[in-house]
Amino acid sequence: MAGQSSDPQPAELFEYMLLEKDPDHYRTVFSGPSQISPWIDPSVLSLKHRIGRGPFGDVWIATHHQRTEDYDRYHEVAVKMLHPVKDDQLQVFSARFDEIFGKCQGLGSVCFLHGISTQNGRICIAMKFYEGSIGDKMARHKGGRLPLSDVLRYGADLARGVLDLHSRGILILNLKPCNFLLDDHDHAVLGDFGIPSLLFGLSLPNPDLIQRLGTANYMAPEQWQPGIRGPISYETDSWGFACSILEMFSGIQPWRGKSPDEIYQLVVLKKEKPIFPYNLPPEVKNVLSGCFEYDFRDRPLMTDILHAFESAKDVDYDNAGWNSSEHLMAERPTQPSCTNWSLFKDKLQVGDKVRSRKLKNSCTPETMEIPDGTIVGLEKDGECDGYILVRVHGRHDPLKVRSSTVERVTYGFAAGDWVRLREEDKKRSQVGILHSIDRNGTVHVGLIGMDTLWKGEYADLQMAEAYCVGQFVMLRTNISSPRFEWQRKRGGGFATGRISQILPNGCLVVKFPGKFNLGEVCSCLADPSEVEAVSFDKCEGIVKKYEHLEDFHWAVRPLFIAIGFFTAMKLGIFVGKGIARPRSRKVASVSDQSGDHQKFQQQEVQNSASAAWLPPPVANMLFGDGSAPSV
Ligand SMILES: Nc1ncnc2c1ncn2[C@@H]1O[C@H](COP(=O)(O)OP(=O)(O)OP(=O)(O)O)[C@@H](O)[C@H]1O
Repeated sequence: MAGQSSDPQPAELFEYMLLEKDPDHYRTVFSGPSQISPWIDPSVLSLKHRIGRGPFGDVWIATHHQRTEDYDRYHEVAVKMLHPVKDDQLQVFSARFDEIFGKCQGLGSVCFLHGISTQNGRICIAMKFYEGSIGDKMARHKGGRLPLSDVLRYGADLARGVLDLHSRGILILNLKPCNFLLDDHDHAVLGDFGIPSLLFGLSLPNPDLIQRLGTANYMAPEQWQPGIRGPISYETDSWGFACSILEMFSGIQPWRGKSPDEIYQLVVLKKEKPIFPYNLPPEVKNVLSGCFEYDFRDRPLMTDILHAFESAKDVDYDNAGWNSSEHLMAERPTQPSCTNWSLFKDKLQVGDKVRSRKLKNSCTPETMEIPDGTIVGLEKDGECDGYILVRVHGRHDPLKVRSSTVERVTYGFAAGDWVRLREEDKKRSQVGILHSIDRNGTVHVGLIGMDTLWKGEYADLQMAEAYCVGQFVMLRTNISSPRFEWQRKRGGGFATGRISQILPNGCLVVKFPGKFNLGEVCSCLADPSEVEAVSFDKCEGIVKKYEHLEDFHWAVRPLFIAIGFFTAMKLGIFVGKGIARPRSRKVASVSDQSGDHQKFQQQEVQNSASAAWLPPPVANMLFGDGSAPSV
């Protein structure tokens, strides 16, 4: 359709109320400071017809009229028309778009961006028009599945595209087959360049639009509430990528037929993973199963994914019987994944200070073989878990250990340490988890209240108290209104809970084994800077110790009540017998002399003696008002 002329699209074609805005207003906003201005005059863009509608807006086919001294031509373009954004948010949006536009220039595996414009008050992103997407191609195939060779080839193309964007600091967050476009050479190209993060946090005038940082079916656990269960990071895209590859291979969309709320329950709260076809090539299966680790630090990076696809794509699996999608079986990836990717992310160098690796989120005390050492040799360069030589103080010969068994310590910090920021900021927690420290001292920290990793210098940090799974915690006494709602005891005071999970930003998932709600153990989230550890030894006094015991399990209280009642009953019987014995013996001696009538009287006396320790109503119930039981 290139080369066609067309009149501006009449407003009646839109199915919704249009905001009438002066295009000059947008022009001023968008022709910002970037060198190549992305701004396209609305008069040269003419919408033809809509080809799709997604959670972030609609896609239209349009024509772009370009006129210079040398030529005058029309291009067919695809236009992503976003949901309306409030006027006061346009500056923020424009700054974000400018940055992305600049960074996307010249990337072969990312959809070509023409620029930005407006039509009828809505922001329009003009892109190169591609003939179709992988989603469209899947729809044409039997069962919606693509041949394995195609999946591997497209997978490698896409991983390259994602890596290109990641290397420029852009997270895509919306990887899915409909957003993978196909060029004239049947190469896959990324059709989204991070639109969710362009819009995230901006208030939209339409209150019905729920703002998510992606498309529910493809969203990683941390993507749902990045400030609380985050942060989002490059490995967030590994999850979406793996979902898309599984869908291409199996023809089944992850969590098909489930509502976003149901998906949230499954992925975020129940930690479920999408169905996983197991007849994938081993290296691809290995890397993809790692992509579904709950904690994004344990997922592979896009370089690892690209490596796996590159090495698998040239094998002729279609003829080797791998492509048996007719007999496709499914499984959920087993835990833990084949490889713990977090162990290999930091590439060690000679001269690095290292120590034995600490177990993540564990309270078990460890014996450190290497409390403090220096790498003096790397046995095999490039190997995933090669041997290294570590010089340890006090030992003559260097130790030869696997690189995965140690962690780098720079300026006294190692990835995984609990750290406290020296500067206070109400919006974020002051305590979090160190994700990385560069050799120059730049640090990245996961903190509650931050959607992405906090970046700073090691001098901004100090070591903080570490928390671990299984530890008991309670709110610090000086915290009256905690960041997250905390469970209360019967008396109204704050209860003590047990850490059941630690999220990558240090957010604690705390369970209250002593408290139940609708048959489920009560739980809440906690800011690590607001809690302190509680232990049996630290509880002062018998009452506090008992209260702490109650926190272990809901059954402790009924058990104690039952034991108390039983002990009291035994004691009562014992005391009762002690009191009754001399009297009954006396009566018995009389009975021996006076026959049956006196035997009855003796029985009555014994009953009264036994019942003396019972409260009057219970005694009456058992024995009546002074008379013998009827049976
Ligand atoms: N540049 C393009 N060229 C050709 N077709 C495109 C282009 N961009 C998107 N499309 C197609 O338009 C359709 C709708 O795209 P859209 O991006 O609105 O939907 P979505 O991917 O489901 O949602 P979203 O991206 O908002 O999450 C898809 O089938 C997609 O393949």
